[in-house]
Amino acid sequence: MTDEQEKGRDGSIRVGVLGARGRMGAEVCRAVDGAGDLELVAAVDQGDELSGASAAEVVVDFTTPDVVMDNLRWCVDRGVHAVVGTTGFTRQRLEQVRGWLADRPDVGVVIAPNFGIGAVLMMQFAARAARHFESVEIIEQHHPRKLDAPSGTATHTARLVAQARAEAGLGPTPDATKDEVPGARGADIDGVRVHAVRATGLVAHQEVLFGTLGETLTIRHDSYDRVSFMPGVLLAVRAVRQRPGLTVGLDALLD
Ligand SMILES: NC(=O)c1ccc[n+]([C@@H]2O[C@H](COP(=O)([O-])OP(=O)(O)OC[C@H]3O[C@@H](n4cnc5c(N)ncnc54)[C@H](O)[C@@H]3O)[C@@H](O)[C@H]2O)c1
Ligand SMILES: O=C(O)C1=N[C@H](C(=O)O)CCC1
Repeated sequence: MTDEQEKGRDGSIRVGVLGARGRMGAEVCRAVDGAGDLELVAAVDQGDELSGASAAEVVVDFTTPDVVMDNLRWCVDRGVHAVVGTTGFTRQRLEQVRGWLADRPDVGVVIAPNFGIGAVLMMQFAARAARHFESVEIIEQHHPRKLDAPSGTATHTARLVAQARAEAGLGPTPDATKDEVPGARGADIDGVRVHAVRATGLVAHQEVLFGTLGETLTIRHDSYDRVSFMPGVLLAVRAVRQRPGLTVGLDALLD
């Protein structure tokens, strides 16, 4: 590593991007390039050696659920902070990451199911509304090249809503369905029904539909362009070095 790589140009944060040729990775490379306090030192994609990101202080991962855990392990072992947008983080995976970080208390990892500021607020509003409504269902809509269903955002929202319902002592949502074509009632995430729509023209959209006697409340968020995720990604890149351990979601960073 040269002296300039070691320090970063003008004291800027050295950033590496994994999944750099993907839809999100390419957008992150542009956003990092355009930020005066950040320097893009590595753009790694499938087939490239991960060691290409060795010069980075912070790695941003937008790859796929099947490779993200190996990438993250590589970062933590080398003391590289990580900002992760890739989906597929089950509770078990999050526990595994916490375990790795216990051995590297100097390293920070931020994993966010959605970096859109509006999406973060949509999830907060949904969690707040949850205890007031006996019914709730989530409808997420995405572009058809998305590999996972339901989305990470919908799964995270369902968990937050389920937790708020449990804390309020609410039971199961009312549903008299007896005959069902498999899948017609969506996926069951912690007792919350989640419906996944895929259509050309969409980017990333979600509605949380609440119902109680004589009224419904719909909380909706739309990302029309992947630039919508960039302020959140850059916020996490700038914060992660000062946040050792695992941070899930952007909420703590926004506050
Ligand atoms: N958290 C958020 O705000 C947010 C927003 C959008 C997308 N996502 C998630 O980010 C992920 C990527 O989404 P996308 O639309 O950019 O997908 P994409 O398919 O366009 O990009 C993924 C990229 O990762 C690359 N890749 C695969 N294996 C790799 C490896 N071992 N090392 C390095 N690169 C590798 C692929 O070649 C591809 O270029 C998905 O899980 C998606 O759900 C999250
Ligand atoms: O385009 C995607 O893929 C997205 N994935 C995330 C999810 O699964 O929630 C965030 C929104 C866009």
